[in-house]
Amino acid sequence: MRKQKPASDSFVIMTELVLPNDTNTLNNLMGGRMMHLMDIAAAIAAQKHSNRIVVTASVDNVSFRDAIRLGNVVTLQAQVTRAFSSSMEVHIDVWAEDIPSGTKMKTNEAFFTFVAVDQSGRPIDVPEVLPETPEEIKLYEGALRRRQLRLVLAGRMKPTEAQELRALFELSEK
Ligand SMILES: CCCCCCCCCCCCCCCC(=O)SCCNC(=O)CCNC(=O)[C@H](O)C(C)(C)COP(=O)(O)OP(=O)(O)OC[C@H]1O[C@@H](n2cnc3c(N)ncnc32)[C@H](O)[C@@H]1OP(=O)(O)O
Repeated sequence: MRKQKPASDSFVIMTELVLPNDTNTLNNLMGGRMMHLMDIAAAIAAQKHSNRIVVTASVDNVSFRDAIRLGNVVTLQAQVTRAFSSSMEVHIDVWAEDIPSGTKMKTNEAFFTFVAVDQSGRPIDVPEVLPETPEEIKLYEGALRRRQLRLVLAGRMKPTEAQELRALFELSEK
């Protein structure tokens, strides 16, 4: 049987200050810089779960709902939701805080997929995730559907093989 690790063992919190070099001409944090921070926080979560070298395999939809301003404090929270064989889905939330005004808002949310690899870059199995809280269980249960959707979109799975995903659409038609 594969080893199990609590989802919370992979929890990562990362805090950054938005400096002038991170911004565009409107003094807003650049999207690419944000993606870079998200990639690092999510990769650390995947490393904590697997204790392996990990590579980014895919990033699901990332939308930029609200601009993050120069001088804001950005907080990224990442945690592995579920592991399959060598791949792990990581959920990440991003918050922007304006300390002088005392305001804080959630600006981004995304799912990253990382694959654990050996020294030669070959995929290697990782422990299973044990979800404990209601939120972790919800994310764990949705992870198989999201995996199937991203593998179909990446051309790595036939839509006819995506059983969980099909079941969801069949349910919503009833
Ligand atoms: C040297 C390091 C020191 C570390 C020091 C500490 C540093 C601490 C912080 C580090 C922070 C920076 C970390 C940044 C991490 C990068 O930025 S890495 C650079 C960007 N990424 C890459 O270059 C990856 C390039 N791609 C690859 O190497 C290969 O395609 C992969 C991802 C290993 C997959 O290989 P493959 O031969 O296709 O393998 P295959 O067996 O078919 O699939 C393996 C798994 O990948 C999954 N997969 C493949 N493609 C996809 C996809 N598009 N979507 C979802 N899943 C996929 C499959 O479903 C499968 O999952 P499981 O069923 O095993 O769970």
